[in-house]
Amino acid sequence: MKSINADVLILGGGTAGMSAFRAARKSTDNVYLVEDHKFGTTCARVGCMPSKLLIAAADAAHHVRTADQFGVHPDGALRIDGRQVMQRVRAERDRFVGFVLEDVEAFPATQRILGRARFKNEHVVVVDDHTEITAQRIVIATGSRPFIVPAWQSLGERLIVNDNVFDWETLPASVAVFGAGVIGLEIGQALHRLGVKVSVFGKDNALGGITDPVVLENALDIFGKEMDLHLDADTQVSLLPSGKGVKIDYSENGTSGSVTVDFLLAATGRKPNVDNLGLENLNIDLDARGVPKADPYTMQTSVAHIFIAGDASNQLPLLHEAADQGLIAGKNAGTFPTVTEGLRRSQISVVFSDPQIASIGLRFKEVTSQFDNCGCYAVGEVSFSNQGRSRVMGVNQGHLRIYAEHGSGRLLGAEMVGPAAEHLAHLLAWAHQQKMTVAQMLDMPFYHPVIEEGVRTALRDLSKQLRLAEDMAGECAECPGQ
Ligand SMILES: Cc1cc2nc3c(=O)[nH]c(=O)nc-3n(C[C@H](O)[C@H](O)[C@H](O)COP(=O)(O)OP(=O)(O)OC[C@H]3O[C@@H](n4cnc5c(N)ncnc54)[C@H](O)[C@@H]3O)c2cc1C
Ligand SMILES: NC(=O)c1ccc[n+]([C@@H]2O[C@H](COP(=O)([O-])OP(=O)(O)OC[C@H]3O[C@@H](n4cnc5c(N)ncnc54)[C@H](O)[C@@H]3O)[C@@H](O)[C@H]2O)c1
Repeated sequence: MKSINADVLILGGGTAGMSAFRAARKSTDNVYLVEDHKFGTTCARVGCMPSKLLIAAADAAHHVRTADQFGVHPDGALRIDGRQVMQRVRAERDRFVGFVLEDVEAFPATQRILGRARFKNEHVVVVDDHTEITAQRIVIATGSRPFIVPAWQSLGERLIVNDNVFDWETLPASVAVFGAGVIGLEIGQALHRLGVKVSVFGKDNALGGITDPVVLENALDIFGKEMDLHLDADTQVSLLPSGKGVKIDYSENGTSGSVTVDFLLAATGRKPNVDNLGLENLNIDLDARGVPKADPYTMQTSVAHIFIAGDASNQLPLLHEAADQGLIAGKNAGTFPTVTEGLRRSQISVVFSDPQIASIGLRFKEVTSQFDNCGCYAVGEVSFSNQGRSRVMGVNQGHLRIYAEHGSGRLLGAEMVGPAAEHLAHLLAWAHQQKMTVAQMLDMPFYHPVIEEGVRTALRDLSKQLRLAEDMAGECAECPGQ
């Protein structure tokens, strides 16, 4: 077995690991990066990028289907070529992966090691059975993987996860999506719009991670009209006797039914990759999911020289968070024993469904748990059903709710389902990070006619609820000339 002595060792060569590697190398050249599977990152290979490519194809189909409302009638029947759809998804995905691999190849070859890492003790990590690395400081950046209900394993190759979807040569005829969270909704709706027969099975009427009951009700109505949703059903899953499909028997609200599909897509949450790391060989504090607890500002665990970043940390499993956490963890591993706090930005999350779902700052659930006792928050809202620009474009569905603190008028957070939510969320997240008040936000320019005027309507409503301003000017809040 080869032996290496490292100042800093990074476990996992995804987004967080690469970010940590670069940051640690600012303090020392003696940094090693261990990657188990293959370089290229979850985001580029099987996550953010291929899912958005599939959604882009679905959007194209949707625009053709909904052109009638403008008096535009594409001639002939809509034809979706599944092979061509998947060929573009894979080709563009490979392009994105290629850019990541170019970055990895710029790292010194001798400092990149392929193999599965496992802790032997708090300073020693063994990679497969070929290398033993003794490291002064270690960053865990091993990502996450789909959680699978154990009973579904009997479905064999009929059970799929996101990774499988993006390797398809063509589109299947039918899919049952289990989990109506972010992945289930994004991939489920995209497949549905691409002509795949999709049924979505969820739990507790949850949808897209929404916690605000008003926004949720709106979203349930919108997506329920478009898709076959069973969000609180008891289900029984079995492999067809032919082995060529899956049968789902379900009952909900006193009714029962069954669907037969080609594949069951498990989108029931993700599990941090820390269970096979040999953590039992360390004296490290773990949370209820068995993940090392870490300070969110330093990413330091209870073992002072071990840091954690990205999905493995079980904090905020999002791409930009993985990059930020990797930077903080890598920098601190490099400068240890000097450990400093890094920048944590205002929270933002976007689900790329149509309409999109987004949240910034505190979610409604967090606002109520932190502020309910004092009753010191207010909510302002707007429906997009009559919002000027949204109606112009025929995308006038959805609802935005913004939360702010009584007295200070400070923006606390927002949740929404609606048109251009990815852009509205950025606007609000920037204001949140600047700790702006509702009055300061209302002082900002709003062009006409834009979807952002919906934000202004909600802010005016919020201002009224905060009793900081005159009543809104009737229904004319978005009239030209305002
Ligand atoms: C379908 C899907 C869509 C998504 N879309 C978005 C989106 O639109 N926007 C967004 O912000 N986020 C999105 N995400 C989430 C985002 O992809 C993740 O938050 C991010 O990729 C996590 O990066 P990471 O570095 O923590 O993990 P990864 O990139 O997964 O890196 C972890 C690496 O560690 C390696 N590893 C694991 N165990 C070991 C071990 N024992 N030894 C050595 N190496 C090991 C793995 O092989 C892997 O390469 C999506 C995720 C999925 C699945
Ligand atoms: N646009 C984005 O930013 C984006 C896209 C995809 C993924 N992601 C990241 O990946 C993470 C994981 O996504 P996810 O969708 O797997 O998890 P999730 O936590 O968003 O959703 C899982 C859903 O599965 C449901 N569920 C759990 N067990 C079930 C069962 N037995 N049957 C039916 N439903 C069940 C839950 O109620 C929940 O709604 C997200 O939290 C997000 O951070 C982000």
